[in-house]
Amino acid sequence: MSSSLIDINNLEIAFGGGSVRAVCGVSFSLGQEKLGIVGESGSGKSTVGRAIMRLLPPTAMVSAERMSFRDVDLLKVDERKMMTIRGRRIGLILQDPKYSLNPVMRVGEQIAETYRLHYPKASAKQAYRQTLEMLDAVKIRDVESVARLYPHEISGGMGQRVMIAMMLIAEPEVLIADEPTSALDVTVRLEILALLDELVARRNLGLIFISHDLNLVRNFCDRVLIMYAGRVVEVLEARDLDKARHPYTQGLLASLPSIDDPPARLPILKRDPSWLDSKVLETSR
Ligand SMILES: Nc1ncnc2c1ncn2[C@@H]1O[C@H](COP(=O)(O)OP(=O)(O)OP(=O)(O)O)[C@@H](O)[C@H]1O
Repeated sequence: MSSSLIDINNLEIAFGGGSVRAVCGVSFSLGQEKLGIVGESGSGKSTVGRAIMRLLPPTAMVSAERMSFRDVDLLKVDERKMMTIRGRRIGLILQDPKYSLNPVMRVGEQIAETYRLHYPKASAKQAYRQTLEMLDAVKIRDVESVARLYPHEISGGMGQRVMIAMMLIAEPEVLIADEPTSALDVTVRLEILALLDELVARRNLGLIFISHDLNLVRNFCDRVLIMYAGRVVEVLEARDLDKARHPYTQGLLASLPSIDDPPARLPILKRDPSWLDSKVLETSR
C-alpha cells in the first residue's frame, strides 16, 4: 500500500453526456501536506474535490486509472461505505458557512448534534462538554456564550471556525477546503489560515486547498498544482513558484499586482491552444 492519503491517476470527468470535459487526465497524490490547487474559474478545481468526496451529480461521467483514499477505491466504493468516509475520514470546508449551518438552531446545539451523530453513546452532558472543547480548539473565546448564539448572530470568520470545529469532531485524516476564506476580509482570512495550518500540523492531516488566489496559496501551501482548462499544467513546491516553467503559471505570476512596484498596466494573460496537449511540468520533490 502506498503512503499517500489520496492517489489519483488519469482522472477524467465530463458533463452533458460528454460534451463538457471538466477534468482531463488529472493525476496527483496527497501526503500529510498542504496541497494547493489553483486555477481560474471553470478550470475544474472544485470538480476534482467533489469527485474525491463522491459528491458529483449522477450525470457526471467519471473515470480514472486510479482514485483512492488510503486503501479505499473511490471509483468502486458503494454509498453505504462512502457514508463512513465522507465527513468522517475526509472533511469538507466550503466558502460560506451561512449555507451550511442550520439557521434556526443554536451553534452549540448543532455541534453537539454532530458529536452525538459520531458518538451515539455519548450523553447530552458529554456532547455539551465536547462542544465547548471543540469551540476552544478553534480558538473561540467565551465559548459558552458563543454556543448559545444563532448562526445569524455570528460573523463570517466565526461561522467558518464553527464549521471547522464541527468537521474536526470526526477526527478526519484529509481535509478538502474549497475557497474557505474567499468570503472573509483580509485579517480574518489570515486568522483562519493560521488555524488551519496549526490543525493540519498538530493532527498530521492532508489538506487539499482549492483556490483561485495564487498569492495566498504560495504563502500557505507546501505544494501547488496549477490547473488550466481541466488539466494540471504544472506542479511545484510552493517555495519554487518563481521557477515556474509553464507559460500559464508564469502569466498568473506576472498578473499579480505588486504593492512595492506597481506596474502602469497589468499584463493580459495570453492563452495558447497547445497548452491543452502539453505535458505536466513537474519539479521533483
Ligand atoms: N453539475 C454540472 N453540470 C454541468 N457542468 C458542470 C457541472 N459542474 C461543473 N461543471 C462544469 O465543469 C467545469 C469545471 O467547473 P468547476 O466548478 O470544477 O471549476 P472551478 O475551477 O472550481 O471554478 P470556480 O472557481 O468558479 O468554482 C466548468 O466548465 C463547469 O461549468
